[in-house]
Amino acid sequence: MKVVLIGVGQAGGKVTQSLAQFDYDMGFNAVRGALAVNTARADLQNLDIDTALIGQDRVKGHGVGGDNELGAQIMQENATEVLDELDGRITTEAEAIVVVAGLGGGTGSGGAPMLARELKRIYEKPVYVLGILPGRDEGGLYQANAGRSLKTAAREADSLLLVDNDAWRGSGDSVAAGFERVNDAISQRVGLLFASGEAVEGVGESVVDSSEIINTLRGGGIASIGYASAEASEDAGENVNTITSVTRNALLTSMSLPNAVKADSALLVVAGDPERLSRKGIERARRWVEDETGSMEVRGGDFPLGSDKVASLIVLSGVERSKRVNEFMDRAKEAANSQGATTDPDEFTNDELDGLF
Ligand SMILES: Nc1nc2c(ncn2[C@@H]2O[C@H](COP(=O)(O)OP(=O)(O)OP(=O)(O)O)[C@@H](O)[C@H]2O)c(=O)[nH]1
Repeated sequence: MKVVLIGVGQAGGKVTQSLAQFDYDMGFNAVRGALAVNTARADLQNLDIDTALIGQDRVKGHGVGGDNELGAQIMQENATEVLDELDGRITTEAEAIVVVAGLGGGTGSGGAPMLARELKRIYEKPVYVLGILPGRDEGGLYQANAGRSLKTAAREADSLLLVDNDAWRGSGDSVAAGFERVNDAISQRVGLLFASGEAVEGVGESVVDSSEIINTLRGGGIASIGYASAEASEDAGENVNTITSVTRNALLTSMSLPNAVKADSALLVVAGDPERLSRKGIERARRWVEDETGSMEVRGGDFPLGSDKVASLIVLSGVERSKRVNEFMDRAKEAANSQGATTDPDEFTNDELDGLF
């Protein structure tokens, strides 16, 4: 699937760069454009991709310091400038636009949903938000910001692909090493997803194309992604169980939103050397995903990759009613209340979240 990426804020810019780099290093060529937008000049200076500094009249290039309402206002005031910047980049060949942001800060948290709304007004293509949830040990401001941003992003975007910052962090990681590990994991998973929609040949007829990604996400709401791999035998027939077990690992231990397994729809992509991929294994794994997710709409396919390993990539769509999301919204509400924020008491209720979809 050919995509154009727009990173908003610091995390958004870093993850966008990391995704563009992964796509380039792997020779996938699914990323057709990448732009980082920020209110902080210093955060843009460290990036190799194209950049746009906004809101200089308001914050003089210093960022919004976690004020996500200001982040949203600045994006609104500068929407025309950002859209002009994107004009030559979002060509007819692009099949989707992906806005990337950390939901806990200010610029990305407020700006990304606003930008998604503007993009949807103009382009007849799916607009997705790839949003990063703050880890549990991050402060109350981050949790409260992310709670609000999550709801707005889920409403404005065609789908909100959520990554929990705790999902893949190692227990002994420093903050910087933790971010790097999470950014690498996002790039690998999401990068492979975009690339899988680009494949031209696979095992039999089952190759994934971009319409299957788009259709899986069509129901809207919140989505998550997971991935696992294992060494495979040269004999495809011996890999039936391996494919099922990597699929189990992907769904049960490696999703970007842990412990949210029930879904409205799902996509399973099994990647590997076509000689090592077993049709029977892929179909059996697909049926297992159907049982686990409780979804009757599980698409499956393969993606040829020059590797001795087989890998399963899983996308779940419609996970917003999961316990995991409910727990996060409770945390966000508590954080907003303890800050004495003038929030509507119902702002973070699950009912309201439910009502969005
Ligand atoms: N995964 C990941 N998360 C990050 C990274 N950098 C920051 N975050 C998370 O993103 C949130 C903060 O968002 P930032 O992107 O730093 O903030 P911003 O959008 O630039 O907004 P301001 O700094 O307030 O102007 C926090 O929850 C961080 O944990 C990163 O490189 N990777």
